[in-house]
Amino acid sequence: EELHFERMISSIYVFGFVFCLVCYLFRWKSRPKNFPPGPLGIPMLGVAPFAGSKLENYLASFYKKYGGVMSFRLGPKDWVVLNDLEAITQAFTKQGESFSGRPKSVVFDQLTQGCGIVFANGDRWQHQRRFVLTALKRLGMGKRTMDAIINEETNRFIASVQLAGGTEYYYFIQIRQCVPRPTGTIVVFLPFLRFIPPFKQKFQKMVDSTEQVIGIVKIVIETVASHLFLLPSFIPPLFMLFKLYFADIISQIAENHKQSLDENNLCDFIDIFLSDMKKQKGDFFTKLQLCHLIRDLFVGGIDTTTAALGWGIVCLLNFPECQDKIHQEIDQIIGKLNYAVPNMSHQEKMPYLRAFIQEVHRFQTIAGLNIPHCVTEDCILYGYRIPKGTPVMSNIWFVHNDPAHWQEPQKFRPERHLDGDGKFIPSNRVIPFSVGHRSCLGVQLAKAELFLFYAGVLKHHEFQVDPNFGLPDWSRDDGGTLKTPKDFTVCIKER
Ligand code: HEM
Repeated sequence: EELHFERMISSIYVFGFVFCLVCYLFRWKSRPKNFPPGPLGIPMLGVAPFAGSKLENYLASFYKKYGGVMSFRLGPKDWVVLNDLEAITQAFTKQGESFSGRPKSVVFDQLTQGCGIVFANGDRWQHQRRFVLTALKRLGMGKRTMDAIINEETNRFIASVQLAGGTEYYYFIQIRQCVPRPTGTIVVFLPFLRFIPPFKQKFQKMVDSTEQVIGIVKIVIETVASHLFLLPSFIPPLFMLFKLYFADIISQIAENHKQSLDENNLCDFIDIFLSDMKKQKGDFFTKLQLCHLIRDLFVGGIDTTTAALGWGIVCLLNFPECQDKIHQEIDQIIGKLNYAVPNMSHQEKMPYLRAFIQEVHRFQTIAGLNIPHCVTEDCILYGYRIPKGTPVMSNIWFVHNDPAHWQEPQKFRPERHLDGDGKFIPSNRVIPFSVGHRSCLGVQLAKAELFLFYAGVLKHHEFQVDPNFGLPDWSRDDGGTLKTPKDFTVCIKER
Protein backbone atom coordinates (compact mmCIF):
# COMPACT_ATOMS: atom_id res chain seq x y z
CA GLU A 1 0.00 0.00 0.00
CA GLU A 2 2.95 2.30 0.81
CA LEU A 3 4.39 1.59 -2.64
CA HIS A 4 1.10 2.45 -4.22
CA PHE A 5 1.01 5.77 -2.33
CA GLU A 6 4.56 6.64 -3.40
CA ARG A 7 3.68 5.89 -7.01
CA MET A 8 0.67 8.13 -6.77
CA ILE A 9 2.80 11.01 -5.40
CA SER A 10 5.36 10.57 -8.19
CA SER A 11 2.58 10.55 -10.77
CA ILE A 12 1.22 13.79 -9.34
CA TYR A 13 4.69 15.34 -9.60
CA VAL A 14 5.14 14.14 -13.17
CA PHE A 15 1.67 15.30 -14.08
CA GLY A 16 2.30 18.69 -12.43
CA PHE A 17 5.58 19.08 -14.28
CA VAL A 18 4.06 18.14 -17.64
CA PHE A 19 1.11 20.46 -17.00
CA CYS A 20 3.47 23.39 -16.18
CA LEU A 21 5.58 22.61 -19.25
CA VAL A 22 2.53 22.56 -21.53
CA CYS A 23 1.30 25.85 -19.99
CA TYR A 24 4.77 27.37 -20.46
CA LEU A 25 4.99 26.19 -24.07
CA PHE A 26 1.49 27.41 -24.73
CA ARG A 27 2.33 30.81 -23.26
CA TRP A 28 5.70 30.83 -25.00
CA LYS A 29 4.02 30.19 -28.36
CA SER A 30 1.44 32.91 -27.86
CA ARG A 31 1.95 36.47 -28.95
CA PRO A 32 -0.24 39.52 -28.73
CA LYS A 33 -3.07 39.46 -31.26
CA ASN A 34 -2.07 40.68 -34.72
CA PHE A 35 1.56 41.13 -33.68
CA PRO A 36 4.12 41.36 -36.54
CA PRO A 37 5.22 37.86 -37.61
CA GLY A 38 8.74 36.48 -37.09
CA PRO A 39 10.83 33.67 -35.61
CA LEU A 40 10.36 32.54 -32.02
CA GLY A 41 13.52 30.43 -31.80
CA ILE A 42 13.57 28.01 -28.90
CA PRO A 43 12.07 28.27 -25.42
CA MET A 44 14.03 30.41 -22.90
CA LEU A 45 16.62 31.58 -25.45
CA GLY A 46 14.54 32.68 -28.41
CA VAL A 47 16.62 33.13 -31.57
CA ALA A 48 19.88 33.70 -29.64
CA PRO A 49 21.47 30.36 -30.68
CA PHE A 50 20.73 31.00 -34.38
CA ALA A 51 21.48 34.69 -34.78
CA GLY A 52 25.30 34.48 -34.80
CA SER A 53 27.44 37.50 -34.07
CA LYS A 54 25.86 39.65 -36.79
CA LEU A 55 22.28 40.07 -35.68
CA GLU A 56 21.67 42.70 -38.38
CA ASN A 57 22.48 40.19 -41.17
CA TYR A 58 20.33 37.54 -39.50
CA LEU A 59 17.35 39.90 -39.28
CA ALA A 60 17.85 41.12 -42.86
CA SER A 61 17.64 37.49 -44.03
CA PHE A 62 13.89 37.56 -43.15
CA TYR A 63 13.19 40.66 -45.23
CA LYS A 64 11.93 38.75 -48.28
CA LYS A 65 9.58 36.70 -46.14
CA TYR A 66 8.16 39.36 -43.82
CA GLY A 67 8.86 42.75 -45.45
CA GLY A 68 9.67 45.96 -43.56
CA VAL A 69 8.08 45.09 -40.22
CA MET A 70 8.71 41.80 -38.43
CA SER A 71 9.39 40.51 -34.95
CA PHE A 72 11.70 38.06 -33.26
CA ARG A 73 12.09 36.69 -29.79
CA LEU A 74 15.29 37.18 -27.83
CA GLY A 75 15.40 35.48 -24.43
CA PRO A 76 11.89 35.94 -23.10
CA LYS A 77 11.19 39.18 -25.00
CA ASP A 78 9.49 39.89 -28.30
CA TRP A 79 11.15 42.62 -30.32
CA VAL A 80 9.73 44.43 -33.30
CA VAL A 81 12.21 44.97 -36.15
CA LEU A 82 12.03 47.70 -38.77
CA ASN A 83 13.94 46.27 -41.68
CA ASP A 84 13.73 48.99 -44.34
CA LEU A 85 13.81 52.75 -44.70
CA GLU A 86 10.08 53.06 -45.35
CA ALA A 87 9.18 51.24 -42.11
CA ILE A 88 11.80 53.19 -40.12
CA THR A 89 10.55 56.53 -41.47
CA GLN A 90 6.92 55.60 -40.92
CA ALA A 91 7.61 54.62 -37.30
CA PHE A 92 10.25 57.14 -36.17
CA THR A 93 9.12 60.17 -38.16
CA LYS A 94 5.43 59.87 -39.03
CA GLN A 95 4.48 58.03 -35.83
CA GLY A 96 7.41 59.49 -33.92
CA GLU A 97 5.30 60.43 -30.90
CA SER A 98 4.59 56.74 -30.22
CA PHE A 99 7.94 55.23 -31.30
CA SER A 100 10.39 57.45 -29.41
CA GLY A 101 10.65 55.69 -26.06
CA ARG A 102 13.66 53.72 -24.83
CA PRO A 103 13.08 50.19 -23.52
CA LYS A 104 13.29 49.65 -19.80
CA SER A 105 16.60 48.10 -18.77
CA VAL A 106 17.63 47.26 -15.24
CA VAL A 107 21.27 48.15 -15.95
CA PHE A 108 20.60 51.51 -17.55
CA ASP A 109 17.87 52.46 -15.10
CA GLN A 110 20.33 51.90 -12.27
CA LEU A 111 23.23 53.50 -14.03
CA THR A 112 21.39 56.61 -15.15
CA GLN A 113 18.86 56.88 -12.32
CA GLY A 114 16.38 57.93 -15.01
CA CYS A 115 18.53 61.01 -15.80
CA GLY A 116 20.62 62.04 -18.79
CA ILE A 117 19.21 61.99 -22.29
CA VAL A 118 20.17 58.87 -24.26
CA PHE A 119 18.16 56.49 -22.06
CA ALA A 120 15.68 59.00 -20.65
CA ASN A 121 11.97 58.75 -21.30
CA GLY A 122 8.84 60.89 -21.18
CA ASP A 123 8.83 64.52 -20.08
CA ARG A 124 12.43 64.47 -18.91
CA TRP A 125 13.67 63.29 -22.28
CA GLN A 126 11.63 65.88 -24.21
CA HIS A 127 12.70 68.65 -21.91
CA GLN A 128 16.39 67.73 -22.03
CA ARG A 129 16.35 67.26 -25.79
CA ARG A 130 14.95 70.77 -26.24
CA PHE A 131 17.54 72.11 -23.82
CA VAL A 132 20.50 70.39 -25.55
CA LEU A 133 19.40 71.56 -29.00
CA THR A 134 19.03 75.17 -27.83
CA ALA A 135 22.31 75.06 -25.93
CA LEU A 136 24.19 73.64 -28.94
CA LYS A 137 22.83 76.47 -31.09
CA ARG A 138 23.79 79.08 -28.51
CA LEU A 139 27.31 77.65 -28.43
CA GLY A 140 27.72 78.27 -32.15
CA MET A 141 26.71 74.95 -33.69
CA GLY A 142 26.69 75.38 -37.44
CA LYS A 143 28.53 78.71 -37.19
CA ARG A 144 32.07 79.80 -37.86
CA THR A 145 32.92 79.71 -34.15
CA MET A 146 32.41 75.96 -34.11
CA ASP A 147 34.53 75.56 -37.28
CA ALA A 148 37.32 77.44 -35.54
CA ILE A 149 37.21 75.17 -32.48
CA ILE A 150 37.29 72.06 -34.65
CA ASN A 151 40.18 73.39 -36.74
CA GLU A 152 42.11 74.18 -33.59
CA GLU A 153 41.58 70.62 -32.40
CA THR A 154 42.62 69.19 -35.78
CA ASN A 155 45.86 71.19 -35.56
CA ARG A 156 46.39 69.93 -32.03
CA PHE A 157 45.90 66.41 -33.31
CA ILE A 158 48.53 66.90 -36.02
CA ALA A 159 50.92 68.40 -33.47
CA SER A 160 50.40 65.44 -31.12
CA VAL A 161 51.04 63.00 -33.94
CA GLN A 162 54.22 64.84 -34.89
CA LEU A 163 55.42 64.61 -31.31
CA ALA A 164 54.58 60.93 -31.10
CA GLY A 165 56.45 60.13 -34.32
CA GLY A 166 59.69 61.82 -33.45
CA THR A 167 61.05 61.81 -37.02
CA GLU A 168 60.64 64.61 -39.46
CA TYR A 169 58.42 63.10 -42.10
CA TYR A 170 56.84 59.95 -40.83
CA TYR A 171 54.50 59.80 -37.91
CA PHE A 172 53.27 56.49 -36.67
CA ILE A 173 50.17 56.60 -34.61
CA GLN A 174 48.04 54.09 -32.90
CA ILE A 175 44.62 54.99 -34.11
CA ARG A 176 42.66 54.16 -30.98
CA GLN A 177 44.99 56.22 -28.88
CA CYS A 178 45.26 59.28 -31.06
CA VAL A 179 41.98 59.71 -32.83
CA PRO A 180 39.89 60.11 -29.69
CA ARG A 181 41.88 63.16 -28.77
CA PRO A 182 40.67 65.63 -31.36
CA THR A 183 37.12 64.34 -31.42
CA GLY A 184 36.97 63.78 -27.71
CA THR A 185 38.04 67.25 -26.88
CA ILE A 186 35.63 68.85 -29.33
CA VAL A 187 32.64 67.15 -27.78
CA VAL A 188 34.04 67.97 -24.41
CA PHE A 189 34.72 71.55 -25.32
CA LEU A 190 31.01 72.19 -25.49
CA PRO A 191 30.46 71.66 -21.81
CA PHE A 192 33.82 72.95 -20.67
CA LEU A 193 34.85 75.82 -22.91
CA ARG A 194 35.28 78.06 -19.91
CA PHE A 195 38.28 76.04 -18.94
CA ILE A 196 39.46 76.33 -15.40
CA PRO A 197 43.18 75.50 -15.03
CA PRO A 198 43.16 73.54 -11.75
CA PHE A 199 40.79 71.10 -13.34
CA LYS A 200 42.81 70.57 -16.45
CA GLN A 201 44.51 67.45 -15.22
CA LYS A 202 41.38 65.83 -13.84
CA PHE A 203 39.59 66.70 -16.98
CA GLN A 204 42.29 65.14 -19.14
CA LYS A 205 41.98 62.01 -17.02
CA MET A 206 38.30 61.94 -17.79
CA VAL A 207 38.93 62.22 -21.53
CA ASP A 208 41.56 59.51 -21.39
CA SER A 209 39.44 57.15 -19.37
CA THR A 210 36.31 57.51 -21.46
CA GLU A 211 37.42 54.91 -23.96
CA GLN A 212 38.26 52.59 -21.11
CA VAL A 213 34.89 53.07 -19.45
CA ILE A 214 33.05 52.59 -22.71
CA GLY A 215 35.03 49.40 -23.28
CA ILE A 216 34.10 48.04 -19.88
CA VAL A 217 30.46 49.02 -20.16
CA LYS A 218 30.28 47.36 -23.57
CA ILE A 219 31.73 44.11 -22.26
CA VAL A 220 29.37 44.20 -19.31
CA ILE A 221 26.37 44.81 -21.53
CA GLU A 222 27.36 41.96 -23.80
CA THR A 223 27.87 39.63 -20.89
CA VAL A 224 24.58 40.71 -19.42
CA ALA A 225 22.81 40.07 -22.70
CA SER A 226 24.00 36.49 -22.74
CA HIS A 227 23.59 35.78 -19.00
CA LEU A 228 20.46 37.66 -18.14
CA PHE A 229 20.31 36.30 -14.62
CA LEU A 230 23.60 37.89 -13.63
CA LEU A 231 22.22 41.36 -14.20
CA PRO A 232 21.99 42.74 -10.67
CA SER A 233 25.57 41.84 -9.75
CA PHE A 234 26.95 44.15 -12.44
CA ILE A 235 25.13 47.23 -11.31
CA PRO A 236 27.22 48.34 -8.33
CA PRO A 237 30.56 48.22 -10.20
CA LEU A 238 29.01 50.07 -13.15
CA PHE A 239 27.70 52.73 -10.86
CA MET A 240 31.09 53.05 -9.16
CA LEU A 241 32.72 53.59 -12.55
CA PHE A 242 30.29 56.35 -13.39
CA LYS A 243 30.87 58.02 -10.04
CA LEU A 244 34.63 57.69 -10.25
CA TYR A 245 35.12 58.85 -13.81
CA PHE A 246 32.32 61.29 -14.38
CA ALA A 247 30.07 62.34 -11.57
CA ASP A 248 32.73 63.52 -9.11
CA ILE A 249 34.80 65.37 -11.68
CA ILE A 250 31.83 67.00 -13.38
CA SER A 251 30.34 68.06 -10.02
CA GLN A 252 33.58 69.76 -9.06
CA ILE A 253 33.84 71.55 -12.39
CA ALA A 254 30.19 72.59 -12.14
CA GLU A 255 30.74 73.97 -8.63
CA ASN A 256 33.62 76.04 -9.90
CA HIS A 257 31.55 77.33 -12.82
CA LYS A 258 28.78 78.26 -10.40
CA GLN A 259 31.04 80.46 -8.32
CA SER A 260 32.15 82.52 -11.30
CA LEU A 261 28.98 82.43 -13.38
CA ASP A 262 28.40 85.56 -15.47
CA GLU A 263 24.80 85.69 -16.72
CA ASN A 264 25.80 88.10 -19.50
CA ASN A 265 28.55 85.87 -20.76
CA LEU A 266 27.47 82.22 -20.82
CA CYS A 267 30.35 80.47 -22.54
CA ASP A 268 29.75 76.77 -22.32
CA PHE A 269 27.24 74.02 -21.76
CA ILE A 270 27.63 74.00 -17.99
CA ASP A 271 27.14 77.78 -17.83
CA ILE A 272 23.91 77.53 -19.82
CA PHE A 273 22.66 74.64 -17.68
CA LEU A 274 23.44 76.44 -14.41
CA SER A 275 21.78 79.62 -15.63
CA ASP A 276 18.59 77.72 -16.56
CA MET A 277 18.79 75.86 -13.26
CA LYS A 278 18.45 79.18 -11.46
CA LYS A 279 15.46 80.26 -13.50
CA GLN A 280 13.53 77.00 -13.69
CA LYS A 281 12.40 75.00 -10.75
CA GLY A 282 11.52 71.31 -10.90
CA ASP A 283 13.18 67.95 -11.39
CA PHE A 284 14.87 68.54 -14.69
CA PHE A 285 17.57 71.03 -13.79
CA THR A 286 19.47 69.30 -11.02
CA LYS A 287 23.17 68.67 -10.54
CA LEU A 288 22.60 64.95 -10.94
CA GLN A 289 20.90 65.57 -14.27
CA LEU A 290 23.82 67.77 -15.37
CA CYS A 291 26.33 64.98 -14.61
CA HIS A 292 24.32 62.37 -16.49
CA LEU A 293 23.68 64.70 -19.40
CA ILE A 294 27.35 65.46 -19.86
CA ARG A 295 28.21 61.80 -19.54
CA ASP A 296 25.70 61.07 -22.32
CA LEU A 297 27.14 63.73 -24.63
CA PHE A 298 30.57 62.36 -23.89
CA VAL A 299 29.81 58.72 -24.47
CA GLY A 300 27.37 59.39 -27.35
CA GLY A 301 29.81 61.69 -29.10
CA ILE A 302 33.31 60.33 -28.66
CA ASP A 303 33.09 56.66 -29.52
CA THR A 304 30.86 57.22 -32.55
CA THR A 305 32.92 60.01 -34.11
CA THR A 306 36.14 58.14 -33.41
CA ALA A 307 34.77 55.04 -35.11
CA ALA A 308 33.64 57.05 -38.15
CA LEU A 309 37.06 58.72 -38.44
CA GLY A 310 38.83 55.41 -37.93
CA TRP A 311 36.84 53.74 -40.72
CA GLY A 312 37.49 56.74 -42.96
CA ILE A 313 41.23 56.29 -42.51
CA VAL A 314 40.94 52.54 -43.16
CA CYS A 315 39.13 53.40 -46.42
CA LEU A 316 41.79 55.95 -47.41
CA LEU A 317 44.47 53.30 -46.91
CA ASN A 318 42.61 50.57 -48.76
CA PHE A 319 41.58 52.87 -51.64
CA PRO A 320 44.47 55.28 -52.19
CA GLU A 321 42.86 56.57 -55.41
CA CYS A 322 40.15 58.15 -53.20
CA GLN A 323 42.81 59.96 -51.21
CA ASP A 324 44.34 61.30 -54.46
CA LYS A 325 40.98 62.70 -55.51
CA ILE A 326 40.43 64.35 -52.13
CA HIS A 327 43.91 65.88 -52.31
CA GLN A 328 43.14 67.31 -55.75
CA GLU A 329 39.88 68.79 -54.50
CA ILE A 330 41.54 70.34 -51.44
CA ASP A 331 44.31 71.87 -53.57
CA GLN A 332 41.76 73.33 -55.94
CA ILE A 333 39.23 74.67 -53.46
CA ILE A 334 41.12 75.45 -50.25
CA GLY A 335 44.67 75.68 -51.54
CA LYS A 336 47.91 74.83 -49.80
CA LEU A 337 48.64 78.18 -48.18
CA ASN A 338 48.82 78.08 -44.43
CA TYR A 339 46.28 80.84 -43.90
CA ALA A 340 43.72 79.06 -46.11
CA VAL A 341 41.81 77.29 -43.39
CA PRO A 342 38.96 74.88 -44.19
CA ASN A 343 35.47 75.84 -43.07
CA MET A 344 32.03 74.36 -43.59
CA SER A 345 31.19 76.71 -46.45
CA HIS A 346 33.83 74.84 -48.51
CA GLN A 347 31.52 71.81 -48.43
CA GLU A 348 29.41 73.08 -51.31
CA LYS A 349 32.44 73.17 -53.56
CA MET A 350 33.90 69.82 -52.46
CA PRO A 351 31.51 67.14 -53.71
CA TYR A 352 34.07 64.35 -53.75
CA LEU A 353 34.99 64.65 -50.07
CA ARG A 354 31.31 64.73 -49.16
CA ALA A 355 30.65 61.67 -51.32
CA PHE A 356 33.59 59.93 -49.66
CA ILE A 357 32.24 60.67 -46.16
CA GLN A 358 28.72 59.53 -47.11
CA GLU A 359 30.12 56.31 -48.57
CA VAL A 360 32.15 55.60 -45.42
CA HIS A 361 28.94 55.98 -43.36
CA ARG A 362 27.15 53.57 -45.70
CA PHE A 363 29.96 51.06 -46.14
CA GLN A 364 30.84 50.74 -42.45
CA THR A 365 27.63 51.31 -40.53
CA ILE A 366 28.66 52.12 -36.99
CA ALA A 367 25.32 51.61 -35.25
CA GLY A 368 23.94 48.82 -37.44
CA LEU A 369 20.91 48.20 -35.26
CA ASN A 370 20.63 51.73 -33.90
CA ILE A 371 19.96 52.36 -30.21
CA PRO A 372 16.80 50.43 -29.30
CA HIS A 373 13.50 52.31 -29.17
CA CYS A 374 10.21 51.26 -27.61
CA VAL A 375 6.60 52.19 -28.19
CA THR A 376 5.14 54.47 -25.55
CA GLU A 377 1.49 53.57 -26.28
CA ASP A 378 -0.45 50.84 -28.10
CA CYS A 379 -0.11 51.54 -31.79
CA ILE A 380 -0.72 50.18 -35.27
CA LEU A 381 2.10 49.94 -37.82
CA TYR A 382 1.52 48.52 -41.30
CA GLY A 383 -1.73 47.05 -39.95
CA TYR A 384 0.05 45.19 -37.11
CA ARG A 385 -0.78 45.88 -33.49
CA ILE A 386 2.19 46.75 -31.27
CA PRO A 387 1.42 46.97 -27.56
CA LYS A 388 2.82 49.72 -25.33
CA GLY A 389 6.32 48.92 -24.02
CA THR A 390 7.37 46.67 -26.95
CA PRO A 391 11.08 47.20 -27.75
CA VAL A 392 11.91 48.13 -31.34
CA MET A 393 15.10 47.57 -33.34
CA SER A 394 15.79 49.34 -36.62
CA ASN A 395 18.11 47.74 -39.15
CA ILE A 396 20.19 50.70 -40.37
CA TRP A 397 22.79 48.26 -41.67
CA PHE A 398 20.28 46.74 -44.11
CA VAL A 399 19.09 50.18 -45.26
CA HIS A 400 22.73 50.80 -46.20
CA ASN A 401 23.19 47.40 -47.86
CA ASP A 402 19.85 46.57 -49.45
CA PRO A 403 20.73 45.32 -52.97
CA ALA A 404 17.37 46.63 -54.22
CA HIS A 405 18.69 50.17 -53.70
CA TRP A 406 22.46 49.89 -53.85
CA GLN A 407 24.31 48.37 -56.77
CA GLU A 408 26.99 46.02 -55.42
CA PRO A 409 26.58 47.31 -51.86
CA GLN A 410 29.65 45.37 -50.70
CA LYS A 411 31.89 47.63 -52.84
CA PHE A 412 33.30 50.94 -51.61
CA ARG A 413 32.43 53.47 -54.28
CA PRO A 414 32.12 57.19 -53.39
CA GLU A 415 31.17 57.90 -57.04
CA ARG A 416 27.73 56.40 -56.41
CA HIS A 417 26.94 59.63 -54.51
CA LEU A 418 27.85 61.89 -57.44
CA ASP A 419 25.65 62.74 -60.42
CA GLY A 420 26.72 62.94 -64.06
CA ASP A 421 28.07 66.47 -63.52
CA GLY A 422 30.09 65.43 -60.49
CA LYS A 423 27.63 67.08 -58.07
CA PHE A 424 27.12 65.54 -54.65
CA ILE A 425 23.79 63.73 -54.12
CA PRO A 426 22.82 63.75 -50.44
CA SER A 427 21.11 60.41 -49.88
CA ASN A 428 18.13 59.91 -47.58
CA ARG A 429 19.08 56.22 -47.67
CA VAL A 430 22.28 56.86 -45.73
CA ILE A 431 21.06 57.28 -42.17
CA PRO A 432 23.95 56.71 -39.72
CA PHE A 433 22.37 59.21 -37.32
CA SER A 434 18.93 57.55 -37.54
CA VAL A 435 15.83 59.61 -38.37
CA GLY A 436 12.86 61.18 -36.64
CA HIS A 437 12.09 62.40 -33.17
CA ARG A 438 14.90 60.53 -31.44
CA SER A 439 17.64 60.93 -34.04
CA CYS A 440 21.19 61.91 -33.09
CA LEU A 441 21.49 65.33 -31.47
CA GLY A 442 25.12 65.70 -32.43
CA VAL A 443 24.58 65.21 -36.16
CA GLN A 444 25.69 68.72 -37.15
CA LEU A 445 28.69 68.61 -34.87
CA ALA A 446 29.69 65.16 -36.11
CA LYS A 447 29.35 66.19 -39.77
CA ALA A 448 31.48 69.28 -39.16
CA GLU A 449 34.08 67.25 -37.27
CA LEU A 450 34.42 64.69 -40.06
CA PHE A 451 34.56 67.20 -42.91
CA LEU A 452 36.98 69.60 -41.19
CA PHE A 453 39.18 66.78 -39.90
CA TYR A 454 39.73 65.25 -43.34
CA ALA A 455 40.10 68.64 -45.03
CA GLY A 456 42.44 69.91 -42.28
CA VAL A 457 44.67 66.83 -42.05
CA LEU A 458 44.81 66.01 -45.76
CA LYS A 459 45.64 69.60 -46.73
CA HIS A 460 49.29 69.07 -45.88
CA HIS A 461 49.45 65.35 -45.16
CA GLU A 462 48.63 61.97 -46.56
CA PHE A 463 47.83 58.70 -44.85
CA GLN A 464 50.05 55.81 -45.87
CA VAL A 465 50.19 52.17 -44.93
CA ASP A 466 52.62 51.50 -42.11
CA PRO A 467 54.97 48.92 -43.67
CA ASN A 468 55.48 47.26 -40.29
CA PHE A 469 51.78 46.88 -39.70
CA GLY A 470 50.42 46.35 -43.20
CA LEU A 471 46.99 47.21 -44.51
CA PRO A 472 44.33 47.35 -41.77
CA ASP A 473 41.43 45.04 -42.55
CA TRP A 474 37.70 45.40 -42.18
CA SER A 475 37.23 43.24 -39.13
CA ARG A 476 35.41 45.01 -36.36
CA ASP A 477 36.52 45.50 -32.82
CA ASP A 478 34.90 43.00 -30.47
CA GLY A 479 33.34 45.89 -28.56
CA GLY A 480 29.75 44.93 -29.31
CA THR A 481 27.15 47.64 -29.74
CA LEU A 482 29.17 49.92 -32.03
CA LYS A 483 31.15 48.79 -35.01
CA THR A 484 34.62 50.26 -34.54
CA PRO A 485 37.81 49.36 -36.41
CA LYS A 486 40.40 47.27 -34.63
CA ASP A 487 43.56 49.03 -33.47
CA PHE A 488 45.97 49.70 -36.31
CA THR A 489 48.94 51.90 -36.98
CA VAL A 490 49.16 54.26 -39.88
CA CYS A 491 51.86 56.49 -41.28
CA ILE A 492 51.04 60.16 -41.72
CA LYS A 493 53.37 61.79 -44.19
CA GLU A 494 53.76 65.43 -45.10
CA ARG A 495 53.05 66.08 -48.75
C1 HEM B 1 29.62 59.90 -36.52
C2 HEM B 1 29.18 60.26 -35.35
C3 HEM B 1 27.85 59.87 -34.74
C4 HEM B 1 26.99 58.85 -35.08
C5 HEM B 1 27.13 57.83 -36.20
C6 HEM B 1 25.87 58.93 -34.15
C7 HEM B 1 24.77 58.08 -34.19
C8 HEM B 1 23.71 58.14 -33.30
C9 HEM B 1 22.59 57.25 -33.33
C10 HEM B 1 22.37 56.11 -34.32
C11 HEM B 1 21.76 57.62 -32.31
C12 HEM B 1 20.45 56.95 -31.90
C13 HEM B 1 19.28 57.57 -32.61
C14 HEM B 1 17.99 56.85 -32.34
O1 HEM B 1 17.77 56.38 -31.22
O2 HEM B 1 17.15 56.73 -33.26
C15 HEM B 1 22.37 58.74 -31.62
C16 HEM B 1 21.83 59.39 -30.54
C17 HEM B 1 22.45 60.42 -29.88
N1 HEM B 1 23.63 61.03 -30.22
FE1 HEM B 1 24.80 60.58 -31.80
N2 HEM B 1 26.08 59.96 -33.28
C18 HEM B 1 27.28 60.57 -33.60
C19 HEM B 1 27.84 61.66 -32.97
C20 HEM B 1 27.32 62.33 -31.89
C21 HEM B 1 27.93 63.48 -31.25
C22 HEM B 1 29.22 64.17 -31.69
C23 HEM B 1 27.13 63.81 -30.18
C24 HEM B 1 27.37 64.92 -29.17
C25 HEM B 1 26.92 66.09 -29.22
C26 HEM B 1 26.01 62.88 -30.17
C27 HEM B 1 24.99 62.89 -29.25
C28 HEM B 1 23.89 62.03 -29.29
C29 HEM B 1 22.82 62.06 -28.30
C30 HEM B 1 22.71 63.00 -27.12
C31 HEM B 1 21.91 61.06 -28.68
C32 HEM B 1 20.61 60.67 -27.97
C33 HEM B 1 19.43 61.37 -28.55
C34 HEM B 1 18.13 60.99 -27.85
O3 HEM B 1 18.06 59.92 -27.24
O4 HEM B 1 17.17 61.78 -27.92
N3 HEM B 1 26.17 61.99 -31.21
N4 HEM B 1 23.56 59.04 -32.26
